[in-house]
Amino acid sequence: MNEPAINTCYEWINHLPEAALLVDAGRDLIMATNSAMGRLIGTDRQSVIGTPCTHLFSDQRPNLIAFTEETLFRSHGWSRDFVIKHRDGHSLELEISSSRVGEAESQNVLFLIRDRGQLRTLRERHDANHYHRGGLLEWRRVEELFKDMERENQLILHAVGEGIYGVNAEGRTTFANPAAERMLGWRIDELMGRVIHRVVHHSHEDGSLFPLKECPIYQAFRDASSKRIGEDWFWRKDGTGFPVEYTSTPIIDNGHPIGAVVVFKDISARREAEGELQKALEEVENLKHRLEMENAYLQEELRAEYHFHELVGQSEAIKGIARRIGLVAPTDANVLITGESGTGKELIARAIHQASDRRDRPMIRVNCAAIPKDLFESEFFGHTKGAFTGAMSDRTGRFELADGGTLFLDEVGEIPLELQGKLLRVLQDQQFERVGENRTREVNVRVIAATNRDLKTEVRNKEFREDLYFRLNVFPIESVPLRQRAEDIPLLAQEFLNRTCRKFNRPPLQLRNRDVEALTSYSWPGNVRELENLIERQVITADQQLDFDLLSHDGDTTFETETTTTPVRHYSSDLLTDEQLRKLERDNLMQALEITEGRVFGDDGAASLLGLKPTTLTSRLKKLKIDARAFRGGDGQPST
Ligand SMILES: Nc1ncnc2c1ncn2[C@@H]1O[C@H](COP(=O)(O)OP(=O)(O)OP(=O)(O)O)[C@@H](O)[C@H]1O
Repeated sequence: MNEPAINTCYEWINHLPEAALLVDAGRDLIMATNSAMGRLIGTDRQSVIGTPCTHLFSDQRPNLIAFTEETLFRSHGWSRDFVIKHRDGHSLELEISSSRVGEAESQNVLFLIRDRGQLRTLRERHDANHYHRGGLLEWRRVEELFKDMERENQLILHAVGEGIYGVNAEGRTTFANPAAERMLGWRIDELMGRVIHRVVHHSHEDGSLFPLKECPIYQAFRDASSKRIGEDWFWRKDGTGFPVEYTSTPIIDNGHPIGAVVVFKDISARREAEGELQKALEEVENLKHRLEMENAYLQEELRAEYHFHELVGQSEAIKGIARRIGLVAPTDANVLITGESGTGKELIARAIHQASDRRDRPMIRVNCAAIPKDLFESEFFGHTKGAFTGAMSDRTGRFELADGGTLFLDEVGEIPLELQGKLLRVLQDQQFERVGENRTREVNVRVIAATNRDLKTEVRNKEFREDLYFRLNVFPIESVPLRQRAEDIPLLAQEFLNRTCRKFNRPPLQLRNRDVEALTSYSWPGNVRELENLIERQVITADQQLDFDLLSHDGDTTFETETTTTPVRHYSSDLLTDEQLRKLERDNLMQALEITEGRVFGDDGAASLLGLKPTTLTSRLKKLKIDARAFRGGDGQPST
């Protein structure tokens, strides 16, 4: 055999990546091998070439022969049964792949030999590398996830309008969002690590200290429960404060609270709106109260059966008064109406109010002669509950009631001197205080005063304040007594006649010439009121005819008027008081019921007898508390 020829021919074997042996199985001869094989068994390859193959596998010769024959037969083979000795003596377990090389008759076999121990190590390293690389990727993915979450959290923290900050278990700030920074005026880095309670929550709204241990934010993580506070106070860096609502939520880790997150909101706008609402509600309450008072007042007026009527008269005196009313009405000037009782002073005041821009608000009348001295102030300005004994509730005074309207001070000369100063102040400044209250209230009231007293003389006698007199007397109007305008008497008398007939459902009555004569020749000390009363009484008592003869035949007192020298008789002995008048009406109705034995309706009923509508009679009986049934059955006695 030619050794070098073998080597040169099989040089390719040296380039194989694994240990290899080219064996001539027929001759049991190693024809070629490579350096990898040399490294595997710890020798150089040249020393192996040309040696019998069975020497290398000396302990496994039969196996080798069987394996080689199998390879030659099947052209390839694979086995993990072989063991080979390293030069240093240790055994190497092998994995061998084999293949026949050359023509079909060739006995050459190529063995590719691997160290199974090394293969294991390689595989483990490979697996480790694989897991390691996989683990790294997983870790990167988790990291990205956290980064995304963090980014989202940051976006949320930046986007929300509410202030948000976190505190650790020591109460030190761990984070804060820009809204918190904006609201508190502190930069985030200034807040970080500081006990935030001492920075923004140290005092209550009134400035009193807010101890840390009482702070609900810290309580939230002390007792591990959320706290929601509807109203509290936070302080800014510049020392100003603002109202807040907030929620403090504990952060729990492994069952232990480790801090809290606080979400807060500036509620200044809400508080302002609530304040406005409160004010509006109070205003509504005041208006309601005022309306109730006005209503009560108007009801009172209605009960007093007062109805506003036009000023009747054609005399120069009345025309002059009407002109002055027209002049002063559109202004806000105070008016003082003077004149005898019953001449129509209140009627003039109402006419001014009706002709003024204030007509849509009420004219409030105060009869100063009817107010007890002690109650003047309360009556004018109102009082608060408990201001004095008997002040059971708040009360609106007449000035407040007349706000926007007119206040008519009848009998103004009766106001006690002590109160005149206070009245002057309201007239000057339109300001006053309720009794028992410090708050100053403002009103817009036009005052019309009336008196039948000679205020000028009273000013001279120091019984009436001069400054108040001038303040009231800005625009004087004098109400002329009836005796000085006798030409108005027929007009007035006919007007009252019509009114009374309507009131008592009587057929209309006309004045005759002799009635007019009788009326105009009388002096009317009680003025228009006296005339009004006389006509009313006549309508009630007269059967079909009026009778004013008594005016010329009756009475023994005469007096001279300022304008006429004609002696006139006084009518005082025949005058009826209001009460007498009512009794008269009551007796009259009861008499009608007696005659008709309690029948109200029908042709033979009391209504027909009296010339009244049955419904009118019924309501009148009700008003006078007369029970018609009591007149039935013959006893004739009323139940009331
Ligand atoms: N010119 C008039 N035309 C129609 N009615 C009149 C006139 N003057 C007075 N009266 C009527 O006479 C009555 C008394 O008038 P009024 O109460 O205004 O008088 P007064 O001067 O205010 O009385 P007092 O000083 O007693 O308060 C009222 O019923 C009123 O309607």
